[in-house]
Amino acid sequence: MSSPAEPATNGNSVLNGDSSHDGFPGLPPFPDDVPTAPLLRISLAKLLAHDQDELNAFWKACCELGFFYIDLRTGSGHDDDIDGEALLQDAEKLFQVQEEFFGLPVEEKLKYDFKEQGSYFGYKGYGGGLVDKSGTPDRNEFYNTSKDDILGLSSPLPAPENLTQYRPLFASYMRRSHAVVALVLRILNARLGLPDGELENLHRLNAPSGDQVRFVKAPPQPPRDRRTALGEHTDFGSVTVLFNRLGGLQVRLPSHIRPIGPATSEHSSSSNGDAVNGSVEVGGAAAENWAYVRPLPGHAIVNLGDAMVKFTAGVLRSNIHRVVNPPGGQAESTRYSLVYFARPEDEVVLRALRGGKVVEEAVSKKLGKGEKWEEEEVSSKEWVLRRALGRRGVGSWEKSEGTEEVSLRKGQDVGA
Ligand SMILES: O=C(O)CCC(=O)C(=O)O
Ligand SMILES: [Fe+2]
Repeated sequence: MSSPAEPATNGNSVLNGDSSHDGFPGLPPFPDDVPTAPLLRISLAKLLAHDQDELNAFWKACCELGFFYIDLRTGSGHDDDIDGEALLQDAEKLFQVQEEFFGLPVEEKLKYDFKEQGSYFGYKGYGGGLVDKSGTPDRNEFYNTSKDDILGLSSPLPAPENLTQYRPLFASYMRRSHAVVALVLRILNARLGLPDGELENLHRLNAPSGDQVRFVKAPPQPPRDRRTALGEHTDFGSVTVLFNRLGGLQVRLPSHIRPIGPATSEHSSSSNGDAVNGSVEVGGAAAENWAYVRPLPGHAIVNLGDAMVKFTAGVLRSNIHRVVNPPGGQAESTRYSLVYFARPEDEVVLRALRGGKVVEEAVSKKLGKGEKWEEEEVSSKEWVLRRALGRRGVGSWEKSEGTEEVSLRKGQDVGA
């Protein structure tokens, strides 16, 4: 049976003696005195073996928090693309590739910013995104690589030589990440009682979609001026597979889930600096229930995005998260992360999938007597474009909002 990485009842003890608690070689350790999110650790190998307890834990994680760890150290499947170890190795190499890429001069990197052409692929410079509706600039740079470009489904975008030489590595990493996503979708499909293959068929690897790999770099911030590096958001697509090595990722826990470790408010003023509590956070970290996600070697962090909320009329959760300066002794280090965003195929309309009992029940629970279920007819392509470019100052902030209200369970009982 899976266990929370750090269950509230016994602190970090589950991980004591587990090598994944030791941190990443060459990087300062994640501190033990900050509030962390009780993400479940799900074993890829056990999911592949149809372990019932594991499947139950997985389902619970997807409904309650929409975030979990997946232990990739032992899982490989009959399908050759599901290979946890190989995915970890590809990820390791791409961490080196991204350091090389971000090492290029800014003027060179800016040649690959395609925002003006209406594309979110390519480069976004430091401060080129917004963290809130008042227009506060972000404190990270990122680079998005399109799956369709790498797999030859669309014409290649211009890219620097120190990335184009790694196209085969990108392709391998994309296939392997996508295979993990497909497994997630298959299990969810069965739990939702949807017709066989429905979710997977909306996410075919070889169909055009907004799937992408993202590199993110956030340099250490000055001790007296630490702010949000990447603004709070829910992911736009279906399933995200994330690798990071330094802390800084925080999830906003639903109010009935308590963080593990010391009180959030104490921590956030000492470790993140007042600025995080000042201009960016109204009400403070404690009131908003922010908790760090402790990076674990050998694991990826998996989270669900808005499309899964829409497909399931809110049964599955796309949780709000953000990135702040790394905590404690990690604060002076440069933070990198590597992300695979899986999104529904471009033409898929994001609406409740009504062919299964679970979603049908959720729909009828939401409707008053005689009311009809109505939702915006928006395609995946439009949705992702609007969400992604809105956070870069194109179009209105409000229009670029996703399912945050659902994520906060506004107007519902907690735990719903
Ligand atoms: O860097 C991280 O840990 C998370 C990045 C993220 O949430 C995103 O790029 O959507
Ligand atoms: Fe995200």
